[in-house]
Amino acid sequence: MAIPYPHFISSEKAAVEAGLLVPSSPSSSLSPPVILTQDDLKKIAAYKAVEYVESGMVLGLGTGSTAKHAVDRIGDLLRQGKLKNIVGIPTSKKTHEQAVSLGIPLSDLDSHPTLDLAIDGADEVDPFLNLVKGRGGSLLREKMVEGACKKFIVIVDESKLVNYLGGSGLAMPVEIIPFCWKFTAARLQNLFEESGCDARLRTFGGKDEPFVTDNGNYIVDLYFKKSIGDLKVASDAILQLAGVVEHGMFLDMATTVIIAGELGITIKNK
Ligand SMILES: O=C(CO)[C@H](O)[C@H](O)COP(=O)(O)O
Repeated sequence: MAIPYPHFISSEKAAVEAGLLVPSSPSSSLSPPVILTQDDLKKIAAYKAVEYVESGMVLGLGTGSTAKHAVDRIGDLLRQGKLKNIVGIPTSKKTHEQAVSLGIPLSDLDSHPTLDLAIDGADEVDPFLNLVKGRGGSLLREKMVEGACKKFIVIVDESKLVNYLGGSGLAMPVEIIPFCWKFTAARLQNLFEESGCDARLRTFGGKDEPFVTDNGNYIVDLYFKKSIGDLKVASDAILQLAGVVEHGMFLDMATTVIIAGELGITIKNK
């Protein structure tokens, strides 16, 4: 997706530091509009979030194509000596590998049960800053790490904004144990029968092989035709099913959401 970017955002520091735009100049109104892709917008949101990082922080490192930009940026700032004494807590094996390759010192929740800040992407953000996460498959570790943070900054491009969770028509992931997964998937589907729920096992690479999470579990993706109603009620109902490990609704967890869009950056605080 390529988006013609309005000119005034060229004064945005995060976009300039991401190497995507040049700073505004008196003659800039004569320049042609810059074309930014969706990935550029993700990068701008990520760079903006990293402005909140301070030396000495214990940081939750998110997973996914947006969070990857934030982790890269933290690695760059450490290398340049602009950040010091950072401890990262990765939310997936993939982010762990990325952070190791960038030389970011890592730890875990056992050693650092309270984090200063986490930065991560999301699949959906509703007007109350509730989220759907886990289309990348890392929802359990993300929920553990991000639930242990004093501040949780979510970074998205504007395509992730929805009127209600499930409203994108895309997957709402639920991590389940592999044992009798069809039984658990059927129970999940029945739970949301009135919302026109379709529960599908996530498979790997378009084949029949189940996708396996970092925790050795499966993921069932729920697709809804209608709203699921009260989110807390839905959350409790899912978690009560034996066989369910965790779901991808992150309710009341984000403290800040940074949205990069066609009109620039919007920051929403809880
Ligand atoms: O929850 C996640 C992974 O489990 C991701 O944060 C979410 O899927 C968004 O990913 P992306 O930034 O690639 O759009």
